[in-house]
Amino acid sequence: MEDRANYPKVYGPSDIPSDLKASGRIINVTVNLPYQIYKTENDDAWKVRQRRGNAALFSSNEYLNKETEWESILVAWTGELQTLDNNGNFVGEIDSNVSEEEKTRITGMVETELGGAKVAPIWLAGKNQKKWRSYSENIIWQTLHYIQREASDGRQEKQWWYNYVKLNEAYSDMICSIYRPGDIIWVHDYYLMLLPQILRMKYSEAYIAFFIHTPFPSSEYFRCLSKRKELLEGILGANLVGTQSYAYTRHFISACTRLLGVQSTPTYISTNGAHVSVDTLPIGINTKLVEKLAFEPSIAEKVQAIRDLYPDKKIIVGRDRLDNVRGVIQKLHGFETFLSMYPEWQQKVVLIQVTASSYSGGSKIERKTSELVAHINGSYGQLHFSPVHHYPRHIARDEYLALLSVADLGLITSVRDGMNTTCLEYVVCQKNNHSPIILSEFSGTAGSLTDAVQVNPWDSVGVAQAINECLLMSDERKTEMHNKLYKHVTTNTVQSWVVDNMTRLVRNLQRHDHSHITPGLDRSLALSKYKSAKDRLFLFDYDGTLTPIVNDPSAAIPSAKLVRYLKLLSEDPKNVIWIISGRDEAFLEKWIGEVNENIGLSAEHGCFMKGVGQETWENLAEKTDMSWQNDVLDVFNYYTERTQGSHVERKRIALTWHYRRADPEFGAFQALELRSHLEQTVAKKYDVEVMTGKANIEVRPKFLNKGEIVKTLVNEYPEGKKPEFIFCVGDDKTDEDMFMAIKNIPEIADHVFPVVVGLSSKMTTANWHLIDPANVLDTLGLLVGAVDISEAGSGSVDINSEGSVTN
Ligand SMILES: O=P(O)(O)OC[C@H]1O[C@@H](O)[C@H](O)[C@@H](O)[C@@H]1O
Repeated sequence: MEDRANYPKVYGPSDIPSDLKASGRIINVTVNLPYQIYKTENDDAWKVRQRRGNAALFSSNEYLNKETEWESILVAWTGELQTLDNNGNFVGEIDSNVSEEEKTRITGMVETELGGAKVAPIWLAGKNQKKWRSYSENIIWQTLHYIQREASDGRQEKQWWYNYVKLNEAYSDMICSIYRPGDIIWVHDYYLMLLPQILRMKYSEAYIAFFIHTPFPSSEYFRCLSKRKELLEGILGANLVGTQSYAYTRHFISACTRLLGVQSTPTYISTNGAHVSVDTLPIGINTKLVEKLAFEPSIAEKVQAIRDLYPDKKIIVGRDRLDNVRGVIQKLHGFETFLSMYPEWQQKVVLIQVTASSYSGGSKIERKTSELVAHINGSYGQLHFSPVHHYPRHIARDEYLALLSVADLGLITSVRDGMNTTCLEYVVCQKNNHSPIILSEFSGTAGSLTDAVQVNPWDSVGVAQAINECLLMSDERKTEMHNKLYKHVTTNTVQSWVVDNMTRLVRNLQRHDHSHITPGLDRSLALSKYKSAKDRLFLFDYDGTLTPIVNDPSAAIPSAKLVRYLKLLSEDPKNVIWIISGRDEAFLEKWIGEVNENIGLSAEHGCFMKGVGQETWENLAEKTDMSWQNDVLDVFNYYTERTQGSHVERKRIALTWHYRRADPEFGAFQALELRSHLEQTVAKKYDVEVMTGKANIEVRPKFLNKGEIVKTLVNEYPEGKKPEFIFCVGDDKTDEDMFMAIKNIPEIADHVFPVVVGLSSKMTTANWHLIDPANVLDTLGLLVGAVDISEAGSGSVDINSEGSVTN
């Protein structure tokens, strides 16, 4: 493990090494502005007021602006524009087609509220603004918090997903309009998971950080999302991914390893050359500010007023959002168990529970909470006293701080929670009283506040015992515990969180070479070159290029779409098409040759060839000594017996050991061992090459490779008559030989399109990239006229200079 304590800290742009050429600007990207934009009934003037929630995130932006050398620009959606009544309650949504003058004025109002900070608001046109949140809040949020959704036909989800993509694209367009090389782009939260990759495709060298503010579930859970791959790949466009707790870091890396097949260490994900560092960087609060506010005289008065209401009682305090994960129900069960297990506390303890409504949970949870409160008060209360005081409403900041200050015990029983900032604020408010806090072990905060009393909220007896223990705790023990918590909270603040994120990002950029960024294929350029060329040559790899990688290699058969596009391509007399694969003759013959005789085939990485329109195969390795095969098989079999789910594919010449169906981490480990075993033995004895493929290890004679085949094919064209358009696509290390071969033939260099399938960050010699086989098919569809350029491209929304979506 690296010694992070010794990193030189990055407090501001001047701490960034000059070779990174930082601009000194941070583009901070959040889902909402810190201020809500609204009108009141019967008044046409726009107003702004502070938005509830995300206090820590917003104060990090404030810190950047007011206390550092960074120039920061906040890019955020305005959120729904609303009409409120005179008490500040929601009345209705305002159609957000706001005039340009009004937008400028409102932006100015927000900037003034933020003390002059620069903001670039995104205005999303149209009614029903909630739609921009639907996918994030109904699908992603649920999964991140382990909430299983009801099965559905997916139609609504599809519409939500469409809007999710559009929202991310709208952000990208706004960022592109202000981006300067050397800017750091810091993207926050699950609403914007696609954004890092969209930006990476536009700015290959951009410095991008992404922070996951919520929990990140086990890969077993995350895999339930139908868009799991897109979301993970979206995030991996960043150079740094930050999480709230070590468990979430582990889960995120494991999801990427298991669902995308990338390689990883406990702190890095490596996608063929690009290194994304994944780090646990729990957010803190602005301790100084909270402390200043909490100890103002007006708060002391409020504290006294609450104390006077319950003069002879111990006060337990809870403040939670009322949703499926904050554990209010569990808390009430724990409290009831406490009253029944320790009757001596009855009439001597009151639980003040404040709950704010939330977008998840809804009326069912509200009803259940009220029922439980009534039940506890009915069972343990008296005419003049109720043990639970439930306030289902938002409370003002001063009331909130007073509540945290007056408490004899804080009680947090969330069943899933990224970072519970109430808990951190509680510690600050208890600077003088030192009351203890009980914290759920399922909160991301538990990983940071190891000195709090931790409970399993599902164990109501355990919660009851912890309450009793805390109420009986000696003053010395309380002080000892508080001092540790206070030290933690005042050391790990929102300010240090910003510094740690920047330090880690810079450290990662320095450690790894990021110059290997491949731009997305310029499809309009490819189309125009294709159209103007008289002779064209297509060189396709098969697995992972024309078909997706699947668990069972024999199931990777061509789709109907692929067959149709290959047919259309091969019917054009200007086109010559070759599939150059590691597959054996039998497979290629059955699935390609028998369906379309106008395609040339090369099998087993160049060992066999069958030309366009020919019937027989040529064996280029006929005279090769094959005695190496038995030695390789012995080693393969040894590892197969010891790696559940692995198997050997025997081809006529090449041999492949597959571990796609094995546990990915164990499989990868065994593959490393196997490879080194072969390199120490067989590869020293024979002229063979050991190759690492996608969840496989292959061995074949050295003198043949895909590059040699490509050279042969191009050289068959007479001098001066070389093809004017060469489209060569592949996804694997073996395909790099093809890319190198066509790039090294000077006469054709201007006409070649070497395209790698994979992320832009993939280490490759190709000039362009396409994300996956579906993208490859769309591109072929474009060339044959079956797909429109707008469908084949990344697709984007039209957005004007103010950031408004216009279509
Ligand atoms: O070169 P391609 O088409 O990507 O194939 C690579 C490998 O892909 C695997 O899926 C096949 O089982 C192997 O036989 C093959 O060698």
